[in-house]
Amino acid sequence: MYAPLFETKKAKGSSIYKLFATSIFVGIVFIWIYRATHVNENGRLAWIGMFGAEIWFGLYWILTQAHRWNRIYRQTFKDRLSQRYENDLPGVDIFVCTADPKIEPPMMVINTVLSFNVEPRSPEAHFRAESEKLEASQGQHLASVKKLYQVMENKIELATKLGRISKSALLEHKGFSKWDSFVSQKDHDAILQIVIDGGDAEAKDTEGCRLPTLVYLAREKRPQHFHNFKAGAMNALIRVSSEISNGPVILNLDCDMYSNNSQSIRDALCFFLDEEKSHEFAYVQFPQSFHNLTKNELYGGSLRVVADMGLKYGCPVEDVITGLSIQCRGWKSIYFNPERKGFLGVAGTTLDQTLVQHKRWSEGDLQIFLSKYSPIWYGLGRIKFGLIMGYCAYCLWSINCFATLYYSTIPALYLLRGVSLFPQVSSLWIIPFTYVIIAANTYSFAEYLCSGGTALGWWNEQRIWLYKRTSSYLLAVVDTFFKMVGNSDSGFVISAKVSDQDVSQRYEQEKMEFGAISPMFTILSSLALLNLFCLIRMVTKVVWAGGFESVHETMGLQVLLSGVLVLINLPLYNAAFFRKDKGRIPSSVTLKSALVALSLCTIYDLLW
Ligand SMILES: O=c1ccn([C@@H]2O[C@H](COP(=O)(O)OP(=O)(O)O[C@H]3O[C@H](CO)[C@@H](O)[C@H](O)[C@H]3O)[C@@H](O)[C@H]2O)c(=O)[nH]1
Ligand SMILES: [Mn+2]
Repeated sequence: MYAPLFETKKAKGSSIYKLFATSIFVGIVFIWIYRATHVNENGRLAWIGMFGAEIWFGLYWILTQAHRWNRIYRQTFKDRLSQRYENDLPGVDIFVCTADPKIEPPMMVINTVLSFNVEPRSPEAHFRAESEKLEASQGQHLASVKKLYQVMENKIELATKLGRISKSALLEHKGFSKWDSFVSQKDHDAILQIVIDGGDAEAKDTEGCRLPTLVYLAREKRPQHFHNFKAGAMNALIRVSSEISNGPVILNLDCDMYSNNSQSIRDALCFFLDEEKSHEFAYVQFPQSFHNLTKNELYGGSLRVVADMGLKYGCPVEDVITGLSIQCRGWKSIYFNPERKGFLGVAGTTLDQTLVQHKRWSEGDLQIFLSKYSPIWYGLGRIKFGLIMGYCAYCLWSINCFATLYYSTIPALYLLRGVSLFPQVSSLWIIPFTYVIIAANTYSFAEYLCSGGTALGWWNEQRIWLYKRTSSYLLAVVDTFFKMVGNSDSGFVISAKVSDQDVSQRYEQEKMEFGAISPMFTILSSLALLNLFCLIRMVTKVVWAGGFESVHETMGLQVLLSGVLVLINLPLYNAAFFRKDKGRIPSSVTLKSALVALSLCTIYDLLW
């Protein structure tokens, strides 16, 4: 009898979820009806804008349902895999790309590349986990291995510092002498060195086990030829590996993503070797997970990893566009999220890094949407509608900036003018608004807690969600526009994987790191101050002139909205006005933002 190598289970409670989601949708439709039938003549334009923003939020919410509607879980049966295939498991070529030795320290890359017979495979992570044992007496063997590791570490650190390879390494591996041609990071010959040849009978470890082939490749780079970032690196690796090992399966890792579970490759093979279904699958992806998150995840969570074949150029999110085009050719993919995470990488440790990374992602995704590989015109008829919706939810990330910016400025400014943009508190129309707000947030809160987060982590996530939408996404749209009119190139700003000691310390303490002078911070601070000023002005007016009752009745939701925006921005005000450390918001940014916010307030106040 056929016993599958994996199984797919439907998540429990899916019909309850569908009912709940439908109720939210009904709420959204009521909000739309209210907007269409209750135009406030006193602020007609603002009203129409609110309607626009709510149409967008509603439609976007529908797109995101593609990720939640039919949830499934997968389980693999690795014992069956061993029983049937242990002696002829396919070879797997593992690609680890690295691009910049300063922000991607070679020692970290080596920890991703190395495998001892330990768990987790990364020696650095292993020693970290086993540090107690090391101190106890039974750690003798471990201690001697650690010593060997430190010798290697010293050699690598020295070579990194000197910027050249030691004489002994050059003698041992002639290929590295090509580094003599090195002019700069963007100008050098191809360098290929087979460091360990797995086919060589001598290539054994101390216990006599065969070692895998280990190859170092630096592809040729010339300033006049565009190198296509990671996609270019991957394609060079595919070409070279096809001549050396030609493994039928490829595992792609970023240089910081060490293996946290040595069984992950077997997990993936269960999908690729299943006798009945494997022919459909092109790739298996493990979610992007991190080992350096703090308890309350100040800068929010994570996304995806692609393990896969030929990559699409011309896009800083080569993973998304490649995955999409593979699926459009009829392949399926597997998303596999085992309990013990497969691979762990380094998450951004400053606000700037997080925002820049999301700018790259959202910009790349928008480019896909507008390109000939758009999930809409390329995907239609080729992949399922739900999948198209799922891709669109990502590809349209950046477009969220408009509605979010509108919602976080206009209602506050109209507070000043005393114009109400929401239903009165005693009217029935308040119901769909409060229902949608409460239901959607309660669900997102519960979802966050269920996936192992903390309550404060959820609150932080809402903040970072607001910040990404109003800064990263806005700049992504602006840059995409300039690209379309031919005014700039696609960039791939590599995420830094190391930081200064005091920056790391503030990260550990979950203190938001601003520090840099960045246009993104100016936008964020302007918005935060705008809401603060409007709210203060509103409160002083009420205290001075009275009329609390009527404000409560007509402006309830609007005050609440500004109030929440002020609350969520507390760490920003702290960083602008009170903190003294280097991670605070630079005074020039605070000053600029205060001027922007004040001018906007004054204009609106005077108009009234
Ligand atoms: O010109 C480049 C730029 C980057 N990389 C490598 O690409 C990987 C990912 O770069 P990183 O700066 O860490 O970006 P992340 O945003 O953390 O990466 C996510 O997003 C990328 C797409 O934007 C995907 O390529 C990655 O797989 C995915 O983990 C790293 O190993 C880099 O060394 C290159 O090889 N060449
Ligand atoms: Mn990364």
